[in-house]
Amino acid sequence: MTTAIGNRGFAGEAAIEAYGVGKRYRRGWALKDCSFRLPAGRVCGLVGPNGAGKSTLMGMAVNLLQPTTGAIRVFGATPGSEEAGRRTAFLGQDKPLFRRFTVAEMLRLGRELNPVWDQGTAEAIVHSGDVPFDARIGTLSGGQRTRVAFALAFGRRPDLLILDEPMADLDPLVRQELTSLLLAEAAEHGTTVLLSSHLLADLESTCDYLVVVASGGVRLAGEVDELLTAHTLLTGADRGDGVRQDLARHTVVESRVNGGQVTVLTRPDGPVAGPWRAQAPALEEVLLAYLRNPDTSPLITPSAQVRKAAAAA
Ligand SMILES: Nc1ncnc2c1ncn2[C@@H]1O[C@H](COP(=O)(O)OP(=O)(O)OP(=O)(O)O)[C@@H](O)[C@H]1O
Repeated sequence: MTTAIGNRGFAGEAAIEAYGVGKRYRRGWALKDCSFRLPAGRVCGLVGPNGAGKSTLMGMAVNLLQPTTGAIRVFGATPGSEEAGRRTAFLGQDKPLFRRFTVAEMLRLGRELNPVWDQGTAEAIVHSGDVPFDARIGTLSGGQRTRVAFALAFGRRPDLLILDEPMADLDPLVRQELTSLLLAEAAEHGTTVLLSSHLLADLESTCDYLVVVASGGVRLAGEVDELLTAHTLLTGADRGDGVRQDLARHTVVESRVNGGQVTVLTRPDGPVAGPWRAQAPALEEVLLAYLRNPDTSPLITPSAQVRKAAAAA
């Protein structure tokens, strides 16, 4: 049985599937053998250190770049197809706005260029930030420009919205406001969102899905809740023998010693023995541990795993 999400999209449908995707530039491989599935209707954070390949992955999903190996699908279609193009909107790090145009002219251009266009939604987004329609883009603040770029992206009524570090240059108040706007619009229209971000502390309240890339590959992928419950933070006295024997059967993501105490982030495989105090980790702690230890075996939850039969098709 499939469950309807919002107005469009179904729980069984994948917005993005990457099958062993690799990208090599002249300087070498940016990504290698990346496989994951993003179910439709999710708000997904794409996380990784500088140069991990986040923009590269997004570029391949919107047909700006071609994979060197593997394949990527958007709603089951190739990114260059009419269907994938029509259903996807992309907002890159350089917001695609003409500085000499007024806000109203920018929206008119959006309407003329897009066969599906929701002028009401686009105007409401601009209006809710009190951005004057007759102001030239070049005279707007960074936050106002981002708002207009959001209006243009949502005006297209995409099923998939891909945002490359959309909040990077915004102050915390504007960031919070535009995040709320993004979540409200996505929930209302059932839009799948993939957004890259270095703002780890914000992700827990923004995203219900995560894909983490580091050292060229996918390290974590899946529902935020499942990724969190898969991990336990253990604290105990440091007896100087590193990570002890009682953790041998579990996956140790990271072990840190501080003032006579050892703190271990684990992915336990069953109950943990020994004199440990166990706590649920915060999302930021889990992400930082994987970013610092990219050699840890990846964790891809079932909904984020690509189906082998589909990969072969
Ligand atoms: N056009 C290009 N030509 C050559 N190398 C490139 C090109 N674009 C990206 N790269 C390299 O590929 C790697 C991945 O870059 P990418 O921009 O995808 O990373 P990112 O995760 O988005 O980084 P950031 O967080 O800094 O935005 C980097 O080593 C980068 O130098």
